[in-house]
Amino acid sequence: MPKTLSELRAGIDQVDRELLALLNRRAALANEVGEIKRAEGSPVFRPEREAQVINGLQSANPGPLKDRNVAHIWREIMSACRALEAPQRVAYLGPAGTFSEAAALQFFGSSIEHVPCVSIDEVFRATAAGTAEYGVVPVENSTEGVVARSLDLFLGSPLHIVGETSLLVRHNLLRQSNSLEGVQAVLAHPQALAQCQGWLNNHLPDVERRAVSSNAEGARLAAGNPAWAGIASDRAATEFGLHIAAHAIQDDAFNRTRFAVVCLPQTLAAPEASGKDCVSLIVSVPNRPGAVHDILVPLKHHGVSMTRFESRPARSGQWEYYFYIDLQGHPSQPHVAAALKDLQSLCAFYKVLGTYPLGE
Ligand SMILES: C=C(O[C@@H]1C=C(C(=O)O)C=C[C@H]1O)C(=O)O
Repeated sequence: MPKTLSELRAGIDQVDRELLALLNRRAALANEVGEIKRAEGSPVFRPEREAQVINGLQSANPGPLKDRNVAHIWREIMSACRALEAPQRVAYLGPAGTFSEAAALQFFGSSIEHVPCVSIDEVFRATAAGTAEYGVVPVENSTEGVVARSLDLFLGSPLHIVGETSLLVRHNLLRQSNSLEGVQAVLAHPQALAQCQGWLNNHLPDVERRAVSSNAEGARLAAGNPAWAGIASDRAATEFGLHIAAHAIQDDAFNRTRFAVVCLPQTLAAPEASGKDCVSLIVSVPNRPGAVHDILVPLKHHGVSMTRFESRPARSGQWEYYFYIDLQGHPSQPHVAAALKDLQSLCAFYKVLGTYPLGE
C-alpha cells in the first residue's frame, strides 16, 4: 500500500528533527574546534579542510542527491559552523548584487560579514589593511579573457591566493514590469552589454544601450524608471525589487568567471594539501632566445601539468613580459617541489602567488 501525502510529510518532519539535532551536534563540535584555535591563535577558516570535507562526502554520496547539491548544502553548513567560531569579513567588488558578491557567497557560504568595495584596487587595499580578512577578485572570464587589473595588482601586493571559485555568469534583463514592451534604454556595465549584444540586436534592436559603472548600478537606476531596463544577476533582481523580463540573455550560454580568494599570509598561511591543489606563480625570464621554452622544460621533466599560461606586459618599454602560470599539485609533493626549484633557477623574477585547493 503506497504511503499517503500526509504520511510522507510526517516522515520528512521526523527526518528534519533528526537533521536539526545532528547539525547542532556538528555546530557544537565546530565550537570546540574554535576554542582550541583561539587558544593557539590559529586561523578559523581552513579551506583545505573544507575541501576535504566536501570531496569526502561527494565520494561517499549514494544519491539521489546530486554531488553538486551536496557541495552547496555543506558549504552553507560549514559557513554557519565557521561563523560560530568567528564570522569572517570578506571584501569584494560591490555593491550588493554583483557577481563578485555571488562568488564570495558561493565560496564562503552566506554566514559572512560583507565588505563591498568600489573597485578591485579597493578590495586589495581593504584586505591588505585588515578591514577585511579575505578578498574575492575576478581573474578570468571565459568569453572576455583575463581581468588585467587583478593580475597587475597581484604583482606588487602582499596578499596571496588561498582559494578559487568559478561562477556561471548568467545575465538577465531586469525592469519594473516583466515584459519587453516600452523599454527605451538598457543600462549596464559595458562588459555585460558586450556579452549580450546578440540578444539585444534580436530583441531590442532600436533601444539605446547606456554604459554605467556596474550592472547593479544599472539595476538600481532601472528600479527608479519604468522605461529603463538593467542587465544583471538574479540576486540583483531580488535586491532592487525588479522583475526578470528575460532570463539568461548572454550570447554564450557557458559564460564563466573565475575568482581568486586572497588574504595576508599572517591571516592564513598557504593551505596544506587537500588532494586536488593548484600553485599560481608570476615569473619573468631573461630577454634571450628560447627563454620561455626553457621554463617549460622542468615542468615536463618532473611531470607537472600546467593549466594556465598568461602574459602581461612588464611596462619596461622593452617588450618584456610577466608570465602568470598555474600548475597542478602541491609543493609538499616532491615532483612539484623539484619542478618549482628548477623553474625558479631559470627566472629573472619569481613570485609564488599561492597554493590552494582547486575550486568548483
Ligand atoms: C571546524 C573547523 O573550522 C572551520 C569549519 C569547518 C567545518 O565546519 O567543517 C571546517 C574548516 C574550518 O574552516 C575546522 O577547522 O575543523
